[in-house]
Amino acid sequence: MEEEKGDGSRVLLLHNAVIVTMDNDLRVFQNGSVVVAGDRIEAIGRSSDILREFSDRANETLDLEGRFLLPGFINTHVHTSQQLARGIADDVDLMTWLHARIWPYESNMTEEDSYLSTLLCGIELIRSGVTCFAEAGGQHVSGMARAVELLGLRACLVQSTMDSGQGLPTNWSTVSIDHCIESQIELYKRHHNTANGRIRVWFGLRQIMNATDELIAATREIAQELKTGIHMHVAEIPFENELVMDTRKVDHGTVSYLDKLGLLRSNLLAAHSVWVNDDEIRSLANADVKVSHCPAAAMRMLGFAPIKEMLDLGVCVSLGTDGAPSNNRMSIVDEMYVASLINKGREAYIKGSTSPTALPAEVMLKMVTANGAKAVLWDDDIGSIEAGKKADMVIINPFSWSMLPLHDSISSLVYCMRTENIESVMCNGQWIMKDKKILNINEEEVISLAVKASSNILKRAGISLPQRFNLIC
Ligand SMILES: Nc1nc2[nH]cnc2c(=O)[nH]1
Repeated sequence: MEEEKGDGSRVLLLHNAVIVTMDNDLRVFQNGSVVVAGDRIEAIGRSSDILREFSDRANETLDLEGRFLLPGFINTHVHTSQQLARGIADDVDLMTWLHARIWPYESNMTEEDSYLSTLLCGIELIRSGVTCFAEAGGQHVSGMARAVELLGLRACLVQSTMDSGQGLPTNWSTVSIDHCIESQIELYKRHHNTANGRIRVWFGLRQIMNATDELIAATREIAQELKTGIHMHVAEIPFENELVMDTRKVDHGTVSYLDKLGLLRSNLLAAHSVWVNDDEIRSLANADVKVSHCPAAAMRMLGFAPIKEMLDLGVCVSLGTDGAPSNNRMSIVDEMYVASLINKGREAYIKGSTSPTALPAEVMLKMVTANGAKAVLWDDDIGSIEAGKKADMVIINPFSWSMLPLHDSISSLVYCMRTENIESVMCNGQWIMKDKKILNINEEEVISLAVKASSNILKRAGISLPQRFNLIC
């Protein structure tokens, strides 16, 4: 292998791969090659053509021996700060989950805790083929940013803001509108477009139950001015809609009210959106709001989201894992499988018949690639394997008991693939996992530090979990 010529001019030729491009024409190259120059894809095509044209220029040529090459997966709803809280709030309802466990936990985290939590979360994201994620909101964006930069991932980071409502911890970092907006502008100035352009800073609204109209309006304006996105939990439980109807006097719930406030715009990433009616789905579609569907977390605490209806009416739906205490797996690979099964089952139940055709495998793959890229407002650069796009990709080894035989590649990627089949991951032209080794951190060290930090936070927050069984010793 030749030495690298330096970042901008390094040319890597990956050949003999099954390339599922996820471009607009859904092209697949059965024996294809990709040329990576610096941080971008320079060319893609048949292996024989690419080898002929680029072999002389390549610093490195890698034979993928029939493995799959796909765009890096995009996880559009992740709470990196909750990774250390996995298991502290299982089998409880959302309000108890938030008020008695998760907010006390989050509000007792330091920036260093958030850094460790994001590193630990990043390991799980990368191992499931994720190259880009949308943070759903914690308190210490600087800790997250430090970890994202080190891991080599791409991310849209947000601070979680709340200025009113029930359950707000006394030590929450942002409680007045001015403070919410000012601290986010400060974070935007410090971190937006850092890490070689891999980090973007968005604005966060935790949920309508903890946001005044003034905070929502101010967030809408500043995000518009800075041309960035807004991430918010939307229409999660019936109680949320009821509260909005009671206190804010609208016919239905959160989505109707956000429409009134002018928040429904193409830069809004609306997580969950479970309890929405047809009119509200139309409003989401008309405003080009992006929805992050998190099926496992929804099954645990929220309910069935009308995803088929959203897709039929033209909403851009992507996939998210949510956080470790609400899923509890952070594998987007598992999430594709779960989403597919849940939505087929829901459709069958509604129709009173079977519905195997609902949300087929190709739709699932689109959700974690092209739709994910639109959701994070980065589709000019990521979401498909095309010349000119950033080199964010995942290499999948299908030659295992879990995926063979490969009669239908696209369905195998959704229904058979396991996290263990993800072999290598590249973000921005750099390998961040190669042959299953995470490259930029010491995984064991991170796990050990993170576990220690997690019990200290639990103590500081004064959270003790009820015993489920009769503990003898
Ligand atoms: N699932 C989930 N729902 C929320 N609603 C407000 N915050 C959260 C959160 O952290 N997770």
